[in-house]
Amino acid sequence: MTQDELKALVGQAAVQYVTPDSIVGVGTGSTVDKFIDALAASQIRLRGAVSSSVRSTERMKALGIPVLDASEVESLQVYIDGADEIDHQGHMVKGGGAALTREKIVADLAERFICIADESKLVDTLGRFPLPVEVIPMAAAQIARRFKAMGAQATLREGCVTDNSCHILDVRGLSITDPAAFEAEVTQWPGVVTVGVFARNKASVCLLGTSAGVKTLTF
Ligand SMILES: O=C(CO)[C@H](O)[C@H](O)COP(=O)(O)O
Repeated sequence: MTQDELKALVGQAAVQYVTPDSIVGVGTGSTVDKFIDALAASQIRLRGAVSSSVRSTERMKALGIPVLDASEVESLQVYIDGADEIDHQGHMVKGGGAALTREKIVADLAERFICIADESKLVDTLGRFPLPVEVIPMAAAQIARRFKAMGAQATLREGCVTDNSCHILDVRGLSITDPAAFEAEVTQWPGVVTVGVFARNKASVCLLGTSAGVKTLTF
């Protein structure tokens, strides 16, 4: 199966986690696009969806899925999103699509994070994928120096302005052996808006697309 077919498989599988008449949290990316398409095709009646990006909002609206603002919602049963990496404990690296801040905000509203990913995303240790960090533009150089002091290399993502009018640093050369401690440390650096390690908001379930079908990992 191609990677695209594996994404479609897990996008479809995630629909079973959506309860009729509920409000669902929806992430961002090519795997989530497959989920949105499958959700629209399922004809499940929803109170609405809370979206993590302009991209997902536009796709859902075009397919007739009502979109609610995060501030209108106190809690969500589930948040469904992809990942750039996921480890065997459910910690993730996210933000390849630059939507990490809103993704973490919506994930934080949810009781359960359902991660949908193809098998190439499963890793033993986070850090192979360049770690996205959303930053206030005037702090980018100082934050890059802090990563350099850790032995890593941060580069500004060319031409990328986030939905929050901020910039993204992509950080190479990390081996994140303690995701919770790493997230807590980097989050408090001045000028960091969001670090793309999701440890506090880690996955509860991962639907992993494999050539043998969908494998369900629970954490
Ligand atoms: O974090 C994300 C966007 O900010 C995505 O979930 C992540 O990049 C995976 O994307 P895709 O499903 O296209 O592989």
